Amino acid sequence: MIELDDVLVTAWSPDPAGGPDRVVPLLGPVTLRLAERRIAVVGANGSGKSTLARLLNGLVLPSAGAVTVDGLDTARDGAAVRRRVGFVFTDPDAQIVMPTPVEDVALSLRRLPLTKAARQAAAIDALDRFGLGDRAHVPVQALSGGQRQLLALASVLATRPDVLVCDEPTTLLDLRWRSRVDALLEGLEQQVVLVTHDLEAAARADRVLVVDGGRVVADGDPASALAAYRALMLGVRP
Ligand SMILES: Nc1ncnc2c1ncn2[C@@H]1O[C@H](COP(=O)(O)OP(=O)(O)OP(=O)(O)O)[C@@H](O)[C@H]1O
Repeated sequence: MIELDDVLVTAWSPDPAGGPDRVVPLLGPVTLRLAERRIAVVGANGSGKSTLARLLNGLVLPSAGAVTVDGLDTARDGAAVRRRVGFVFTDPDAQIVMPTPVEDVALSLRRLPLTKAARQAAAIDALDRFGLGDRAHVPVQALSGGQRQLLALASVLATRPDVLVCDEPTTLLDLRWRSRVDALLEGLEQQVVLVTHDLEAAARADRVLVVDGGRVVADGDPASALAAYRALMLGVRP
């Protein structure tokens, strides 16, 4: 289970008045136990959703407090945490590093004790599962945006993480690909933490966190949390 205990995140920021850099708060204090299988995180632009998501696998470290995954501290045991918690970015190009899909997935599998041939076969299997089997050897640039997002997911899931954190994974996709990626995420066995502006997707979660001004301001079942979010954004009474 992922736990956040009294977490604060701060950053250094230039002083617009030209003075020395200042410490600015980005998030917190936040205390959470994330046990549900499907958790959605919603909030305004710049509210702190990505900062919260990145805390979960140690991409961002707490300035105070602690984040643990099954008891492993993200600050002390970062590599072990990242083996348990996979992260999918909005822009798949931020995480695809190899020239072809099969090489990209095979790279993710490099830590598994497999021969080169077995790794290649496992990579092809992973691509097949995501409907990309026939694209395995084409240049990554020749894939559509939706196919690249599926490749990014395939590469992360090939490492068999226990938890998948996705930061707006469908924002760049058209309706067809968005539905496809949504369906795929919904069908996963893993726990999924989904940062999204898609309130229909959030409504299908078991639990919704609403982030505003660096705080979790609502947290509960989708109906009540999304009503609170709409009230916050649109001034509509929940
Ligand atoms: N390293 C940093 N240094 C300074 N400010 C930062 C840093 N990282 C994030 N911020 C600021 O913290 C705030 C929260 O950023 P974050 O990316 O978490 O928001 P978000 O809710 O994910 O936004 P969006 O929906 O637009 O992606 C923003 O104002 C952002 O500019």
